[in-house]
Amino acid sequence: MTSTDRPDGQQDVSATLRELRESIDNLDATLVFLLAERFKITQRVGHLKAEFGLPPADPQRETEQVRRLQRLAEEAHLDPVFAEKFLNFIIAEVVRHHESIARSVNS
Ligand SMILES: C=C(O[C@@H]1C=C(C(=O)O)C=C[C@H]1O)C(=O)O
Repeated sequence: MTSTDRPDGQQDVSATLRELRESIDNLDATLVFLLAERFKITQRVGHLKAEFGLPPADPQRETEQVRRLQRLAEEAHLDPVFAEKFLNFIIAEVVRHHESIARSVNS
């Protein structure tokens, strides 16, 4: 019997909580890296748009992205309403960056 086992054979709750939180920490780190990579790419899109006079936001592309993410969320058993809110939150930040890039390129 290890120190994290109880006599009834069940793992101690604090050890289980610690293991689960380690996994959460790893996943949160992955999310941060993935978001950073996504923003690097969207910054390039922002510069391209500003250079060629394209608008910062593309509502049609956004609608397509939201629909796609909702389909993926359903497959993954993730709440599609949450997935939509999450993507819209990120897109709003991206559009804000694109507006800022457009201002700096055109000033
Ligand atoms: C990245 C783009 O710019 C904006 C941001 C989007 C996004 O973050 O997915 C999608 C559409 C645009 O409103 C793009 O046009 O592709």
